[in-house]
Amino acid sequence: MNGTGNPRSPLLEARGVTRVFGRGSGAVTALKGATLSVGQGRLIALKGRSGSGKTTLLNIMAALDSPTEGTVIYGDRDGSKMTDRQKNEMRRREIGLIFQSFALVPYMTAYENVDFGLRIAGIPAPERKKLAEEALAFVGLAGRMHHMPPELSGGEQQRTAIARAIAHKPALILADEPTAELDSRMGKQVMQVFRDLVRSEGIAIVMTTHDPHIMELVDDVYALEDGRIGSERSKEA
Ligand SMILES: Nc1ncnc2c1ncn2[C@@H]1O[C@H](COP(=O)(O)OP(=O)(O)OP(=O)(O)O)[C@@H](O)[C@H]1O
Repeated sequence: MNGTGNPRSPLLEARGVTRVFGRGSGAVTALKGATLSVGQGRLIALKGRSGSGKTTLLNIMAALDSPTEGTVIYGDRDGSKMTDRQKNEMRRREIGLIFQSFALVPYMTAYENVDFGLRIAGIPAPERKKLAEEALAFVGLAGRMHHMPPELSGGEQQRTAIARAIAHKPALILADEPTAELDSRMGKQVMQVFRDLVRSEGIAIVMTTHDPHIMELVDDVYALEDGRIGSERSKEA
């Protein structure tokens, strides 16, 4: 997603994204012309009540789902013109995904979980050890990396999932309610890691959240209301 190489051009732009699930009288319009621009090194929160379309938009930005109308532009590539194979490749190499439920493999250590993510991203074995150790050190888990997820706290598990999402050095992280399962102290630890990532690595992060305290800690807040992006607050770039 290095796009045109111009740091001022957005990393990703959702343009007029509409998503309708189902047909006829049972059809549900989850998004109605949602437009959003994601710049390099921005930490963005998407808020909105349950059912407002946050997860649908995140899935479409991750190219896991396609818009019914509109498109997503990745750097200089138009998502609507990419094949499934190109989209899969882009997701594996350029995007890191983080889920509310951490989604770690329970019988692999933190290190093995991160290594597994690198294998999926197609990183050759000789490079994986250094990248996995760097990512785990970045999230503050250098001393805990050989523990299994059930031996780690919720915050440590989510930081392992973040290490897995960043180890291949993606340009963009998409996180669906990454702090929802955590108490406020652990949620703050995760947000501190996110802040460090945007500041020192220039990664862009889009996260969904319901938590007003989290909204204070991000650069931009967008509100989804009935499938449209209704309001926003931005700090100076
Ligand atoms: N695969 C699907 N098939 C049918 N309807 C769907 C599907 N996925 C989502 N929807 C509907 O689209 C709307 C938006 O759902 P979405 O999950 O994006 O909301 P959300 O804002 O993420 O909600 P929450 O905060 O509860 O996670 C909802 O009405 C939902 O029921």
